[in-house]
Amino acid sequence: MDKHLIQSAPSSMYYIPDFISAEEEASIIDKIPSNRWITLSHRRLQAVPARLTATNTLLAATPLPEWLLRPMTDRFRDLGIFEGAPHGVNHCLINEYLPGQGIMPHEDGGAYHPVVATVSLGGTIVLDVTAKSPSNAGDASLMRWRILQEPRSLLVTTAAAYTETLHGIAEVHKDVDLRPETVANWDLLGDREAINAKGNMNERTTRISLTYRNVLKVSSLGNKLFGRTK
Ligand SMILES: O=C(O)CCC(=O)C(=O)O
Ligand SMILES: [Fe+2]
Repeated sequence: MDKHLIQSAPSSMYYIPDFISAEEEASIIDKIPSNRWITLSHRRLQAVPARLTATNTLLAATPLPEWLLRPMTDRFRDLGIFEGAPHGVNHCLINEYLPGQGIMPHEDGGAYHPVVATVSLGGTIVLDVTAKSPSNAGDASLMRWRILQEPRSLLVTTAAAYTETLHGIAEVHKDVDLRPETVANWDLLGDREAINAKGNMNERTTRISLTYRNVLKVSSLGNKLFGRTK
């Protein structure tokens, strides 16, 4: 994993371009159920296998479907990404963003083991990462990072990057001023030429993200019915 480390980002983010093939990408997009979207004001979302309860518990009646697991989880295992996660990958949020849509800065929080693996499908987007607490350096550039997420890429956020930063996506139609000095993972990108060719700009198209996680509190429905706790 070391060669995928984003050097200038907060210590523990990894970027891998072309993590899946174009065929795999198309096949996954094809299998996302069209009738399970939850429409929010600025994006739509599916929680698989289910949304968490008010106490951040996953009532895991069913495992993640094969089309979401393959080929991702074998590759996660090869890279050791969810090593140490008590339940392995047991949850995936699917987000869809149209041009002009985004997500407010937030942290994913304590419901999950502090590792998120994000596979991007469709369009390219900039993820804005900001430090939660001001650093004493007082230099804003040390507290904000822009991560360009290309289609078919994997972004892994762990450890301090997970616990000490917020992440969000601006509601814009174009991501501008994309260059080595402003994009933290510039050297790791799969296709810098595509950005250069458009004048250091990315025109948003529909992007879908698959964010794989390990929910820490799991209660199987069967156990609940029979009054056993886990
Ligand atoms: O779409 C993304 O890359 C980020 C999604 C996200 O932050 C979330 O679902 O918590
Ligand atoms: Fe998030």
